[in-house]
Amino acid sequence: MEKFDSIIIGAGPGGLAAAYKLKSSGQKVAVIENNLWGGTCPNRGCDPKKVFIAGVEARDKVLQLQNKGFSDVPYLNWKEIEEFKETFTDPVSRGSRGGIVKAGIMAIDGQPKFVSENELTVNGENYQADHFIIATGQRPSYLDIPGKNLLLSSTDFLSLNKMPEDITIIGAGYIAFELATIANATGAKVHVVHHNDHPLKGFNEKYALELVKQLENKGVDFNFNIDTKSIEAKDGKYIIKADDFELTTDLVFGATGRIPNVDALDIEKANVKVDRHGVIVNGKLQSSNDKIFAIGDVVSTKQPKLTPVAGFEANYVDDVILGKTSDDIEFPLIPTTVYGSPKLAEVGAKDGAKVVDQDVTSWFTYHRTNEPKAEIRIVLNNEDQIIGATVLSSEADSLINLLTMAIKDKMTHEDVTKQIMAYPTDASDLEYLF
Ligand SMILES: Cc1cc2nc3c(=O)[nH]c(=O)nc-3n(C[C@H](O)[C@H](O)[C@H](O)COP(=O)(O)OP(=O)(O)OC[C@H]3O[C@@H](n4cnc5c(N)ncnc54)[C@H](O)[C@@H]3O)c2cc1C
Ligand SMILES: NC(=O)c1ccc[n+]([C@@H]2O[C@H](COP(=O)([O-])OP(=O)(O)OC[C@H]3O[C@@H](n4cnc5c(N)ncnc54)[C@H](O)[C@@H]3O)[C@@H](O)[C@H]2O)c1
Repeated sequence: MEKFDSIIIGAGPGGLAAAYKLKSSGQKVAVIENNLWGGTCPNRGCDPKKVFIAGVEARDKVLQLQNKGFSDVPYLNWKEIEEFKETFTDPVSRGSRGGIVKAGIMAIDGQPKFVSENELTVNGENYQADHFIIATGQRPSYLDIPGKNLLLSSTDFLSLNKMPEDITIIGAGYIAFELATIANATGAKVHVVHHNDHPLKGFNEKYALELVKQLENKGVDFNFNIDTKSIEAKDGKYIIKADDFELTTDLVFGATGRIPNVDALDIEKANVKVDRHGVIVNGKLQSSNDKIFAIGDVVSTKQPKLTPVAGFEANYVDDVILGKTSDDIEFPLIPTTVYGSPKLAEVGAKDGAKVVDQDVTSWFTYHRTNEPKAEIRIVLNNEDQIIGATVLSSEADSLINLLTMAIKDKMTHEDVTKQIMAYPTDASDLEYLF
């Protein structure tokens, strides 16, 4: 039986970051992966999604400048961009595994199962470690309805050979909006079916509804307060049924949330407690077995399940294992972005002593590209410092990072006016936003 200082289960952004740092600090480390090395983000999440979004952005710019320099507005060619996407995703697993091996970390392919509090078995071999880090992420959850086997996932979407003429997405969270935005740019008819009338729950409601309106203007069909009861296959099509609702479509995607990958690990044999959101942890990301930590999407905490959060937690847990900290984890501000058309981004406090909410569509930055809608909401505290922001625009993903830094630096209007930003950019508008 081989013994390690640390064994990491799951080779996604969280697990890999944890492994490299422990190894470079002199530990004997192993990583176990049961699928694609690199995990969700580069194989079937953020990165392939954002390659498609590059196509959406290009089309949007041309669409906005129709009769202002462009006459034709092409649709996104699915086959070509999907093949371009594969140039990013195809090398990921081999490259990620290769990097681990090169760093002197043991790479194990297989399905680990705990046999005790400090030992697991993979492919018939047993391994012990002083510490384990569970970083197994999440997988799509499917509605438990008749016909659920007909539902496809975001992973299926990102690898479709052909985009059909008509698709339906059930759910109205991050994934639903992003897939709807991409499919819409290919010319497909897109329906979104959602069980209540709160899309993108957690985001400022007015801004979320404005994004719905913008996508509706592009032809996306939103159906709110529809609780899908069943899906049937008929004559090569799919029929979605709910009370007083029926929709026939070419493919149905479920985007109703994700569930933690904890069930295959025989985790109870290691005395690790879980709930339906994942591994239950304390402020040090330790599970009920204090030698076993959990990071990233698989953790049952309120933090948004995002790649940079997984990396941050990996770095922190390594410091705990290496004895560099005994403080509880403290998260910095976490900006979140929906890569829609336009993009919707938010950070920090949702309300404060003062809120400046401006429609900036006519400002030069957005008028230049003839954006249909740009709106920015800045939240301030009693000392006039920025404490929160919501941005809806094609530039929202970069502007939100700038605003995150401004919040971190507790910037006031006066502080902003003392900066010189490249002009004309969304950053040079900053002093006029509040
Ligand atoms: C469609 C989509 C788009 C996204 N877009 C963004 C975005 O734009 N920005 C952003 O920040 N985040 C985005 N995310 C979220 C992001 O992908 C995750 O937050 C991130 O990948 C979490 O990293 P992780 O290491 O915790 O888990 P994962 O990346 O899921 O990695 C977990 C790894 O563990 C492996 N594993 C699972 N079970 C076992 C087991 N039993 N034994 C061994 N190995 C196992 C998995 O195969 C996987 O490789 C997106 C997610 C999806 C699905
Ligand atoms: N841009 C990004 O950062 C990004 C992009 C994609 C995914 N992600 C991550 O992946 C996670 C999962 O994304 P997601 O969109 O699957 O989850 P989500 O939690 O964002 O959205 C799930 C949606 O499904 C809805 N839903 C639940 N039950 C339903 C039902 N019976 N019928 C219809 N709708 C129902 C919920 O109300 C919610 O709107 C996100 O929370 C996020 O952490 C991030």
